[in-house]
Amino acid sequence: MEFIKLQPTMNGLEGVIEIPGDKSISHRSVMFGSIAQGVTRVTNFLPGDDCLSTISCFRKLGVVIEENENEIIIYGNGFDGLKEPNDLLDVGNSGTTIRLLLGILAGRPFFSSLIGDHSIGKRPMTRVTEPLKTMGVQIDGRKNGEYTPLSIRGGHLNPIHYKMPVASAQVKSALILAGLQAEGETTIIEKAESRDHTERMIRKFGGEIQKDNRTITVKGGQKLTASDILVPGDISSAAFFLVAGAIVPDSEIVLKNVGLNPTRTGIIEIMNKMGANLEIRQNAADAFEPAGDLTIKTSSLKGTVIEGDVIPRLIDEIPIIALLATQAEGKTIIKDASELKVKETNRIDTVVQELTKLGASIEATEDGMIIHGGTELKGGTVSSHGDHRIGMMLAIASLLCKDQVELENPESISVSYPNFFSHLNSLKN
Ligand SMILES: O=C(O)C1=C[C@@H](OP(=O)(O)O)[C@@H](O)[C@H](O)C1
Ligand SMILES: C=C(OP(=O)(O)O)C(=O)O
Repeated sequence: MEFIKLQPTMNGLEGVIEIPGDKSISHRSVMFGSIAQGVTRVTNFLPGDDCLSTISCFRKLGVVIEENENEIIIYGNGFDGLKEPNDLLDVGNSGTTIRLLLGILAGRPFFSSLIGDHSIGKRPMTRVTEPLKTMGVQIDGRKNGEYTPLSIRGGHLNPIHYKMPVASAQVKSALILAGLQAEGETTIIEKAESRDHTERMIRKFGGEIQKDNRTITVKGGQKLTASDILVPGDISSAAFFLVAGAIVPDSEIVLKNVGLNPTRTGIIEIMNKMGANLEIRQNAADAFEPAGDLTIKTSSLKGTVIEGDVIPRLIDEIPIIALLATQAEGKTIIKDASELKVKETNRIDTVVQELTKLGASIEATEDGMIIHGGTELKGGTVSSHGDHRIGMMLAIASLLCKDQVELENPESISVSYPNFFSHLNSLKN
């Protein structure tokens, strides 16, 4: 097993980081480029393992995709340009790839088989496959279609009117992508507002989608046209350095070009509520996806309660927010976050288990966790459990630990942030 030895930092963190491309938008740029007509050029694409899995699946579906140093070029031929794959579609570790891909394949009149890694094999799929079956698709898989391997034979789709039982951008997006191919108008009612990158991208590719509060309506039979995409930096990646800058004494970090889509900025709201010394300079607000520069300085933080509608807007940031809370004064309570149990790992269990090893005072609850702040962290051996966000959270924790931290399975970090350690090291004085 691979591991890495991490030393505590002796000094504050200082420097400027250009945050790598947003993972959610990178996936969608390949998918939309593939189902649109024409040539789509994507700049600042995230070359993380998950997005590379998306490229590999669309190549197997017959799409020509060029990867250059600064640009991905996709030669789309519309939905009808997708061809039956000769081989298994392997989504690797990526929940976004498999769930959105199912929505696209639902309307394609051919057979596909989808597989992924060990973690994907434990993530629930009926949240997508059940509503797709209602639209008329044949899908099957292990345990009655709940888990991979999955098989799908798409074809004619009826529209649906669907009230979502979970707040999930992946489920919403899969149904929108199927709805684009259905005969008639599909309506989806969200449980809570989740990231809206799919909706923005439909408009960017010349399509139409209506949103009224939490009700989304999309007409079937739409044709999309290629569009160039500039991917902003990923706020979920920036989150690790926002927290590092706030908790390591004598720090000042500038994070450039961070995506500031309001459906993703829950972490900024919560850090502000906790008293973070954070400054935001937003770029042109009318952009397809808003972005800006963030400056974070060492902060004096207070515990808080994180619950309700903000949860989907910071769901992937909860592991690093848990670390932040260990350094705040007082108690932080995270509720309404049971979705954490079905991510790359059960993130309630892995966060609590690994931070406890480092000396944090943290308890798991049914739908979140309770963190008692103001704890000193010690060193020790911890594991990412193969979950990129747990690995990066533990690497940031090591900066404050009294002794060395040995991190097992750090390689999983390349799923969303391949140059994480070089960025981290560049901040050390
Ligand atoms: O649509 C997306 O790009 C994502 C949606 C979220 O998942 P859910 O839809 O399961 O909440 C998030 O956790 C994931 O990292 C990316
Ligand atoms: C949950 C995540 O991604 P996915 O669902 O795409 O695997 C994540 O990146 O934290």
